[in-house]
Amino acid sequence: MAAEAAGQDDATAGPADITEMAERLKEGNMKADLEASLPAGQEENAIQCRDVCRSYGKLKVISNLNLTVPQGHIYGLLGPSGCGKTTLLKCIVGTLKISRGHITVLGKPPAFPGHNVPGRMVGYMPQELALYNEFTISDTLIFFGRIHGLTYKETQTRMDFLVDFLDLPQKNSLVRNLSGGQRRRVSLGAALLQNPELLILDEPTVGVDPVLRAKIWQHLVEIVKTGKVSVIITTHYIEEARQANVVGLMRNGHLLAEGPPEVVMKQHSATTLERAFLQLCESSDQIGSKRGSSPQTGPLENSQSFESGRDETKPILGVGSGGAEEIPKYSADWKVRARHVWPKWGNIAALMIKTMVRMKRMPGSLCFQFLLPVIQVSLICMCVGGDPKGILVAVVNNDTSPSSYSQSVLSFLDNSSMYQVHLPHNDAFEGIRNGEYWGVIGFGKNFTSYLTKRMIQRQVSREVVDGGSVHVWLDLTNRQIAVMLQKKLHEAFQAFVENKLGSMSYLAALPVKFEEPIYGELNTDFTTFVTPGAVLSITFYLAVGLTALSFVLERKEGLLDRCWVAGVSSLEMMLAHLLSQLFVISVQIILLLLFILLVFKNPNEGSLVLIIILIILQGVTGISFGLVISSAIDDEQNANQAALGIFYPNLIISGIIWPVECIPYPLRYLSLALPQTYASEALRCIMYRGWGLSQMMVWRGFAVTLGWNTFFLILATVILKLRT
Ligand SMILES: Nc1ncnc2c1ncn2[C@@H]1O[C@H](COP(=O)(O)OP(=O)(O)OP(=O)(O)O)[C@@H](O)[C@H]1O
Repeated sequence: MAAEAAGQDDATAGPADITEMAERLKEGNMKADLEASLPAGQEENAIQCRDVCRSYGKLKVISNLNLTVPQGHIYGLLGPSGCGKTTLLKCIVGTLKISRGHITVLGKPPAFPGHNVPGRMVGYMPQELALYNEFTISDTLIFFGRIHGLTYKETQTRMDFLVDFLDLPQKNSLVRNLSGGQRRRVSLGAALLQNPELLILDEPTVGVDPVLRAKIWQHLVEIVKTGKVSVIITTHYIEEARQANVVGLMRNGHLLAEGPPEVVMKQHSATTLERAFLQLCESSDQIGSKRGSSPQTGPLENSQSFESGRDETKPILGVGSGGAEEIPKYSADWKVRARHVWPKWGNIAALMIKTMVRMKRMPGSLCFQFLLPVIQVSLICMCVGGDPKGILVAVVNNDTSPSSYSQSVLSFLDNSSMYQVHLPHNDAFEGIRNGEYWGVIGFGKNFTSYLTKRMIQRQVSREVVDGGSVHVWLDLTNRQIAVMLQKKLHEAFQAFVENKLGSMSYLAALPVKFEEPIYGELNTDFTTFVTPGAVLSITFYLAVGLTALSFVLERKEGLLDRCWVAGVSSLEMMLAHLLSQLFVISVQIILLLLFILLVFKNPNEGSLVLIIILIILQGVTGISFGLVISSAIDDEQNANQAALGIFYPNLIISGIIWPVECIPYPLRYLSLALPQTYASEALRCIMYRGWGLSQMMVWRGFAVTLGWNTFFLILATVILKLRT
């Protein structure tokens, strides 16, 4: 009864009265519990939060919060949904930065250089399941074992224990085939795997049956008994937290009370923790409404005193307090800092193996990834840049002379491209107006004789020149078809001149002569121009597609946070993604080149090594750009939009489908700065001119690509670091 009375009195006492309260609790045999909960010194506290504040934009989620998790204790963090528990845990593990205040975890601030937090000292189970669905239970534990630096044997021993203890299904069961509760247990297993000194568990018992819940709590109680392990755990089952050594009751971003569960209950004459918590909430609401502010926002907006004069941001029992303690200064020398940022190859290897295992589990998707560029480039080679086929052309031939030249000219026309329909004048023109024909080819009735006259007479009249010409009327609404018709007619006439006019042929030839080209072929087509740029842009965009969602999905599923807390740095994540995607794009590029060079017989005069390096570098640019999107954007839809949004503008102004020389200034300056403009030009120069790196147009393409790679990778690492 005395203890009860003491508790009631202390409902209005400030945290500074804690020692006095402990004295009074002695009579109720509570002192041992409370003393065990008191912070005897900084090094004896596993976690210490002082005046911690954290906001999401304008929403203040944690306000001047003080919390202490003593070493070797279980701390039950309780509170209604949305009160800021998960946010606080994220601040403690260092995945969220605090706006104000001070946190130490196992003696130092989280993410302090050389301190193993994040790292193997902490076992973190986020609220999300944070598991790879394509993994088996065994893959999952082996992956986290690798990151924590456990040997294979150590991982196997722990795995056997955890499978048995957590009542998990067969080790080779796929995570995606497990029930919600089973997945949660696997997630808990991953947090317990390396026997960490500090366990941070965000609702580990949700969806777990009561028997197993009791078993989990029993395990936690046992491991803290050694005094070396501390636990902070959130739960919605308030009553199960009675097994904790200390509970913190949180509401609206600050602690209403902190102390041993029995003390909290006694203080409120409650028989259950839930009842005590309700009473605390009610009194907090009453005070809030007396002050004329809403219970939700009041405590956060006004961190001044309750009616009793107590600072409401301090817990009622107040195991820890803010103001009086001196905050130590932490510093690390540059060598430790340098070692801290230097990537660990073990982590990179673990992440790469993870990606490979996931790929292996999705063979269909992997094959599709390998074949997609080949399919795309094949479609381009087959469908873009070739000559139109089966174009209908009306022919009006009034040249009736025997062995007429008009028939000869027509016989040289390419029949696969043009289909000739012989018609009278009026029908032909009606047909072209109705859209039935793309052109009308007309010969006058004296075509043969006038053409002969043009060749043999020194001076001929305009009428003879006109009558000895082939007349063509075109539908120019489709430029490509019109250009093809013009080209085919010129070729047919040239062939006619060379083959039918014998020694007089030079007289009828056009006075413009195209000699053997210096580079390329006389009959080069548009496909030849478009292929190098298309190869680069396909490689770039597939790489963007492969990576743009990688961090977005992993962040959403809590995997990014979990890996980060396990000690993986942003740089290591970035490098691991880059290296594993490099494998995919290397296979894609090999298949792509095989098809272009061997199947579609695209000309190549240059070094295959340079071609491969340039395409791989473009792939790396795509991966790096994808990583920027992935680091900066939180949801799939926006990430997809960002990736798709730049697709067309980049394709159009990079000079891939139409020469960059057609782009007006000042847009051309932008075009030249883009990753693919100079690179496409460099690839064309290598393939069609056989140039090497000594030529400016070639090395410039490599330099710009490398510049973009570096920029994107640094940007992605910085964004990821700022956001974790
Ligand atoms: N990324 C975010 N951006 C903006 N607001 C957020 C974000 N994450 C959480 N919040 C808001 O912060 C508040 C606290 O959220 P938090 O997840 O910390 O609560 P919680 O106590 O863990 O809730 P629960 O018990 O339901 O998990 C909520 O109002 C939530 O809407």
